[in-house]
Amino acid sequence: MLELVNLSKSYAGGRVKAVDNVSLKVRQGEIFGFLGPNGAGKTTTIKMIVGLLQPDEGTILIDGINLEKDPLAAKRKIGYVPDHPDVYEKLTGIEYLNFLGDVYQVPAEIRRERLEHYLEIFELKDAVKDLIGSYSHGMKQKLVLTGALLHDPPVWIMDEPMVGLDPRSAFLLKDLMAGHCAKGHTVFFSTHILEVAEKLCHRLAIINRGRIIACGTLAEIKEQHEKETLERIFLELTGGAPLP
Ligand SMILES: Nc1ncnc2c1ncn2[C@@H]1O[C@H](COP(=O)(O)OP(=O)(O)OP(=O)(O)O)[C@@H](O)[C@H]1O
Repeated sequence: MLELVNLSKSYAGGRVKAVDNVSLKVRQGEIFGFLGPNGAGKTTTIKMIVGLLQPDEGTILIDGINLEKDPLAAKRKIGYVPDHPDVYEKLTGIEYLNFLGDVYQVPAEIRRERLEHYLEIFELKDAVKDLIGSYSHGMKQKLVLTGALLHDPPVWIMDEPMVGLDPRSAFLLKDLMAGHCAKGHTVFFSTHILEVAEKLCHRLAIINRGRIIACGTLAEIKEQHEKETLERIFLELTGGAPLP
């Protein structure tokens, strides 16, 4: 479970209000899509959820734990995939994964089993012995995904996870997301790919200029806005130049 209560964050001494009084509840067993145009406040929200940015106001609950009051306990519950897979280039893949396994205290036998599974499906079994600096963008992304899942986090947070993945890897990721929520875990991810959000998510929110402007199941959002497609709703709600 993930809950955001009246979350706000400004930059530039208060001149840029990136996130403006956002409240959301993502339930257990739910895949939640976080949509919004460039600069809407998605990454800022996600960085606050994972504890990389301090909110100006508001509360974040991770599986019922207040992130501000007990940051370590809350962060133990999170698996995080950032928008860019900037990982330690001077480590080998397996060194990086074992480092994460140590940080999250994943027992040896469970770690071995999970690593074998993810490295097999992501076709990283051989590459994991090489320096991360030699990896392609997609390989780094798959390594980060493996690392984020190593402790089987109850709350899996991803910022634009599909970027740079080939169709096979994107398919695998969608399958992993479905499997994760089927275990009763929570998946929260931002995306610009509306088709993915439409097909995969139980519920969605659209953020624009820091504010949530739509939230609910796809059917609820379509009904509220009396439009046939999420694309039309998204484009209409988020404005911009007139469309053909
Ligand atoms: N470090 C920063 N300093 C000042 N302003 C920032 C900073 N980071 C983000 N912003 C501003 O905050 C707003 C929200 O940015 P954010 O990166 O959260 O949006 P986003 O929805 O993730 O965008 P994108 O889809 O382009 O990644 C934007 O106006 C952005 O310019």
